[in-house]
Amino acid sequence: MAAGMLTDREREAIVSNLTKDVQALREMVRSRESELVKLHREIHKLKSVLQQTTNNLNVTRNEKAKKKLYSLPEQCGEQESRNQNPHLCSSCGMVLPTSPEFALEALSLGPLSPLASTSSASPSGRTSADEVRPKAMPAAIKKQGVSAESCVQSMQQSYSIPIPKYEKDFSDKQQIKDAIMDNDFLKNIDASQVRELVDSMYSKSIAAGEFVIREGEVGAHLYVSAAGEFAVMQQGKVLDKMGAGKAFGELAILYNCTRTASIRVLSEAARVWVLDRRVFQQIMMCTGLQRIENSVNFLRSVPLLMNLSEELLAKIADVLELEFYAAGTYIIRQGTAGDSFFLISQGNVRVTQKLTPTSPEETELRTLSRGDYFGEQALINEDKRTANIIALSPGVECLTLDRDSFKRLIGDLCELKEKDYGDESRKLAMKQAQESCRDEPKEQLQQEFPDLKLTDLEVVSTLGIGGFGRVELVKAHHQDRVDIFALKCLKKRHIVDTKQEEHIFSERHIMLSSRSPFICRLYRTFRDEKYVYMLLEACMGGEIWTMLRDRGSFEDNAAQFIIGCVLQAFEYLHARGIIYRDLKPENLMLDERGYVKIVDFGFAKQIGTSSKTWTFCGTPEYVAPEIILNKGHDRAVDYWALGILIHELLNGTPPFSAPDPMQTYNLILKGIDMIAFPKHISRWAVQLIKRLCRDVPSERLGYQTGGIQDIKKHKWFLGFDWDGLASQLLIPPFVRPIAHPTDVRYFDRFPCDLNEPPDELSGWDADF
Ligand SMILES: Nc1ncnc2c1ncn2[C@@H]1O[C@H](COP(=O)(O)OP(=O)(O)OP(=O)(O)O)[C@@H](O)[C@H]1O
Ligand SMILES: Nc1nc2c(ncn2[C@@H]2O[C@@H]3COP(=O)(O)O[C@H]3[C@H]2O)c(=O)[nH]1
Ligand SMILES: Nc1nc2c(ncn2[C@@H]2O[C@@H]3COP(=O)(O)O[C@H]3[C@H]2O)c(=O)[nH]1
Repeated sequence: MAAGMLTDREREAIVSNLTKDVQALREMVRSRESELVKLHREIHKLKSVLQQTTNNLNVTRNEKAKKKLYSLPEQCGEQESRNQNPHLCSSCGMVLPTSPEFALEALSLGPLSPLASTSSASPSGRTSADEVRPKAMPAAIKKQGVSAESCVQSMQQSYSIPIPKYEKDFSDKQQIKDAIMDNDFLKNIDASQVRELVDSMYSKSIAAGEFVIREGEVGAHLYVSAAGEFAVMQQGKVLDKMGAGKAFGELAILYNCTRTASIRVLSEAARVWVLDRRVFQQIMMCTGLQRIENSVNFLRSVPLLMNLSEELLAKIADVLELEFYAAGTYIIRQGTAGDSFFLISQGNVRVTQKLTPTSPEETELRTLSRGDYFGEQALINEDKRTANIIALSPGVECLTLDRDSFKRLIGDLCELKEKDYGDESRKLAMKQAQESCRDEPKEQLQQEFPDLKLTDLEVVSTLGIGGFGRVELVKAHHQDRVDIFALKCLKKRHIVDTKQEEHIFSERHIMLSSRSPFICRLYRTFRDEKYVYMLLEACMGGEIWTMLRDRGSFEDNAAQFIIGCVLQAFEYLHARGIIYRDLKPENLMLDERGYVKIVDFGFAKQIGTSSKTWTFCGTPEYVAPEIILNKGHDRAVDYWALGILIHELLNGTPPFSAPDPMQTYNLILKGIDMIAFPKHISRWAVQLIKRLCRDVPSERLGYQTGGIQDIKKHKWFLGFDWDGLASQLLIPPFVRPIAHPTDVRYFDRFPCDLNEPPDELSGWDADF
């Protein structure tokens, strides 16, 4: 090849790199676009508010002019003052700006915010101002009509209103909290005030077609959509649609304007969370101080903090964040990084720990409850989390401190620094128990064709080339007959150089002892000075990899058949405590009927059903995150790889793929949720891939109590004939007819290997 010219492989790598870059840029543009949409929406909302304020002022001016024309001498009465400036407080005379910026600022200051919005409660005692029809009274005038109470009255009344609380489960609380935090105009509200808002919202069902809010009316409630679909409308035009988990109706409440848009229910069974405007105001006003007092009271009841000064407790109370966790949530996962310290304010958590990296199960350590704390170890020792913390039913509420606040305010407490949970002695006991366990005796392996000699084999052609040598199609002349086999020839020198002796023995052991129609048979092995040999069943239909290369991708039904065969093989292996660890299209062969068999057990390992292994192995695109992170792994890595394989079969490429393995690993660690699936991959396939490629092994489909059946029952396999597959009566999607037993039409052509490997005589293969 001429110097400077690119090889096909280099060109492919460049194209693949450029495609990746384009994809990343598209992703960036998409995210910028969605940011822009968000900002436009914010501007639009603020414009709606400003528009109303302007209308308001115009009406005020007109009324003033009218008054001058029609007789009344000018009086500086309370009502008029308010009309001139709706934000002039009648008793203190303080002028309150109406700009949204002020309202936001006021919001963050807490007690000031209600002053910015003169109350809308009607003197007639009508509670739901949202029900007023806009046509009866034009918006601007109506607004003045309900501004009848002074801000001081409003404050006094608010203080006297009891703040109602409504029972909710943790997921409801989380929904409301998330909705508030997701709303650009509410998200700056203090965490403890959010908590009060959450507690004070009540549920209300609304029929399809009804208006929750009508444009132009006075707002009396703040809402969060709990279920159903809603349309945002302005002047009869639909601006947007929203589902559950959105806060709305905040503008009229925050900025003292009438409703800037209508909200209409589109679906059946819609439900909203409702908060009375006056309760909202009161929470904003009163809870600022009250919450600090409550928090300080709670902190004082925490044994760890009871001796701290009031001043320090107040400082801690000021920075605490409130978090809710549903039952079963891992609030902390052992081995991960962490930046928070937790105080339990409600509920209980379970503490569990893996005592040694090899211990298969989590050991139960203790239960913590209200007033207990956790999460200090990783902060004090600047290390990873040392245990798991799991929320117990019905859920847990915690007050959290970030790393900086923790260090600054309580990190020096002796109790924390000297805390000894007895981890070391627990670990030692576990280690001793493990050491006393003996390895199970290895089962005796039966080799077939005992009389066959290496010299009886005649090479017909090369079927494939692997990392350690070649796989040849051979004729075996013995006992007056000729049999056809595939002979895998592995260079001993290469095995020793790459320290793969153990893997080769493991491959031999597992294949010799496996009997499954979905696993390529190994009949017997040979050895000489240069090679070790494996006499294999010949799979004459060729590799799935070659088919995929030639077709680009498979249809769902073909992919389901291939994955079905792999699952049968995995079911067989996993039941015997064997993990496969090298799933990829290159290792899937078709027999002449079109059935799929797994070949290449170089990375397979017998680990038992509840053990783990730590050796890093696999093909970069297919390795699971726990292998990359060296956390110890088990059969769950095969379910991960299954998800990757489904993607590769349906799309032609695996989801995580980069020219350099390190880049591939980085992509894998970012997770499957970062992957944009091509449109042609069906919804159920995407869902199955995502359920298999969960970062946390225990969350993967196949690894849960339902086992592999859970995968077989997934909707992607709907209608698949599992019994037909198991009995091999199912007609495969591929027809692979061969003319004669040595017909190699489904294999690529390989040149002869002229390089004789050197002898390797160290004797590691004596038992091969
Ligand atoms: N039983 C078989 N029948 C037909 N062809 C086979 C058989 N086993 C392997 N091959 C072919 O030989 C190729 C290499 O085989 P295999 O993957 O087992 O070798 P390896 O040296 O372990 O490779 P790797 O480097 O992928 O680990 C396969 O991809 C396939 O094309
Ligand atoms: N003005 C406006 N309101 C919107 C939009 N999208 C959602 N809304 C909500 O519709 C609500 C109507 O009542 P509010 O004016 O109180 O608060 C408004 C917002 O919460 C939008 O694009 N413009
Ligand atoms: N290591 C350990 N942590 C425990 C135990 N009981 C409770 N924990 C808490 O579990 C937390 C897990 O996260 P951290 O390691 O940060 O801090 C740990 C402790 O706060 C225990 O027995 N051992």
